[in-house]
Amino acid sequence: MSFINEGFNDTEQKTASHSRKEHYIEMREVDTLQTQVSDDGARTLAALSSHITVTFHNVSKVINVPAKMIDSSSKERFIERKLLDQVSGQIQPGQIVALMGPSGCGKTTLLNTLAGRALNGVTGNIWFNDQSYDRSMKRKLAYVLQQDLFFEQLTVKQQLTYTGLLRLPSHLSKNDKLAQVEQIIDQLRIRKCANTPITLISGGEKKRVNIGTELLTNPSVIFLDEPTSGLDSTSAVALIDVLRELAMQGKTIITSIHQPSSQIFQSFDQLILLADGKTIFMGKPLDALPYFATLGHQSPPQYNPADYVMDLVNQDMKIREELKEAYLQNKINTNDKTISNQYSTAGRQYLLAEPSGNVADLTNPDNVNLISTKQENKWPIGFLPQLLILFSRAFRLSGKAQFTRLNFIQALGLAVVTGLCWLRMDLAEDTIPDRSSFIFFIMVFWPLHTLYNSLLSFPLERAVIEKERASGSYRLSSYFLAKSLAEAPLKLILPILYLLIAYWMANINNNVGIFLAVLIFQLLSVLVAESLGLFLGATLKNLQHGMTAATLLVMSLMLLGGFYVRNLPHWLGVWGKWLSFFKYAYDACLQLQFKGGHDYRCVDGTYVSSCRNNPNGTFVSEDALEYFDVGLNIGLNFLVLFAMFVVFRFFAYLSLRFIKNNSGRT
Ligand SMILES: Nc1ncnc2c1ncn2[C@@H]1O[C@H](COP(=O)(O)OP(=O)(O)OP(=O)(O)O)[C@@H](O)[C@H]1O
Repeated sequence: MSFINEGFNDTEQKTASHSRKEHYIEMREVDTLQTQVSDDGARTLAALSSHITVTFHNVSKVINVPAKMIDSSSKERFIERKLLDQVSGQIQPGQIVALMGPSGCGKTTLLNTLAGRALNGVTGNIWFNDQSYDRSMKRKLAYVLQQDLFFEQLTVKQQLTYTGLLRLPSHLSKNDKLAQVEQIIDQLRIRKCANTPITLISGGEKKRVNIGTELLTNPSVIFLDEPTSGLDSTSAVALIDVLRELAMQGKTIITSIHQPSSQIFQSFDQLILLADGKTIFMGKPLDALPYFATLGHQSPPQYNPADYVMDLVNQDMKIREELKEAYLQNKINTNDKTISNQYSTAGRQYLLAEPSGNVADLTNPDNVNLISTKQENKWPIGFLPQLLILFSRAFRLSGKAQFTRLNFIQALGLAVVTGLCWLRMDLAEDTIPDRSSFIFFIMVFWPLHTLYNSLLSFPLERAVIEKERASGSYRLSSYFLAKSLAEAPLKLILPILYLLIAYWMANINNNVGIFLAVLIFQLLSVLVAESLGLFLGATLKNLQHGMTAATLLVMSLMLLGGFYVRNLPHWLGVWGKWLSFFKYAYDACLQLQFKGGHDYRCVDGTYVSSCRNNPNGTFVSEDALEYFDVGLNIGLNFLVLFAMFVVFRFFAYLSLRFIKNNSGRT
């Protein structure tokens, strides 16, 4: 099933790129998403979005760090750490503001705070135009994370299309959403690599895809965390050009940046320099050097101003303290007419005024009421559409991962080897142990294989899922259900192929109904093992821990199942065997194998008592079961396995929901 129209034709592409000449057909009161229509009828989202001024005043953030993490001998439980200290500023629509400062000075923390993320311990005020942050604004604010987190097997276009289908609201048609994707591809100049898997594109292109993913919803404010890190200077300049175009559309852009070239540095409209969570400069980038010169720090000629500024703030603690103090003395408060002058204030002329409250220009006609007056849906689209789109994506990704040539070689190769080892067993008493070990092998190999594979599933995907969910894309339940539905059938195809070959080569039971029943048990135990793997993977964030726990668990379950030790200590065996999911599938298949009242040839009575005095006689296949300690009947074994599948799956969901992946960062 595919929700992506891969063959978006030329006409449609041209329509997307010509959209700017077109006229509005719709204007929504509270939604920044407006559509426009071209002469030939295709619609795209309007390039214009509402204009938002971001004002922040005296923003501080304090966290409690476990004391032992800082000082192992500490008697305290927590130590308070101030990550931001009274930071103020204002960013107008159309501006690109750069946040700079040494590593750990609080750039990401400030971006997170302004974007309404991780607000615990935050004090001060943040306004979007004249309103405080509210969840309903989420879709008007875009946050481009430092890491480019995607499913990298998808092509650029697939990535943007899935995001567009999930995040654009349901009042837009599928064609509108696809047209918006085309528009973003052109706008970010990634047409050249649109059909290339993300894993193969360059760092600069990846960054633009990352930005494009966030731009699909036509946000008004864009936060970017170090978008140029890892890019060469040409790619960095190209990226800033893209940001400039977005700013020219009236978007408000704030970006942290490490060491910009002098060209990029000068292109920013405003620079906010932080040191240890405090502002030490806020003004035009070109005014930074004259400002620091008034404090006695003269830049050498021909020096990249950004490098000089960074060298300065990276110097010893004393200089940073001096710069912080100087800013406090110099800063101009727009409402504060009484200016203190205990410190040299010669640099004041180079600073921009800090806002003293909400001073956004509300006469700007583009400023919209951001908080919806009507009850806006929490999710852009409903549960079922989310499920279908996420199913399509999971199916595509899982198919690529499962159906590799190597996996086929492994399954088919192993099936033939298994078949050869147990080739055409006679219907005879002395084949009873081999028949039981065949069942044991097939009920252990595939579940183990699946368990270890599914252990990796969430750790690999989790960061992407958390990023997508942080921007309100979809419910966790739709993701989980879609993944379960899409992956399970794919995970079952190779075991089916395997059993088709091995079962008939080994001559287990020539009744097709019995074959199908054995197959069902094999598949069910694969699903149980998958659920267990997902549960461990979702619960234990560290992969190494997950592997260790899985090995400990499966080996214990195999031992407790009584496969290796027939006489387990009573206190252990009496409850232990009920925990082993291998045991249920094994017991059921053993019973199935000997079903049908086939005549078996006696040998010496080692396994079947009725053969003891009758070595040349026969016995009915069901009599072979007396040699085994078979617990429950076939139906009950099925029910217990099914219950295990449901319970482990449910626990996996709970772990995913309640155990967070982040390492406690702000
Ligand atoms: N949960 C946390 N527990 C302890 N310290 C934290 C936590 N979150 C952030 N910090 C600390 O807060 C400070 C600011 O972190 P932040 O990530 O904002 O810095 P940054 O300026 O973005 O750094 P970089 O440029 O290296 O990305 C750092 O010293 C960091 O170690």
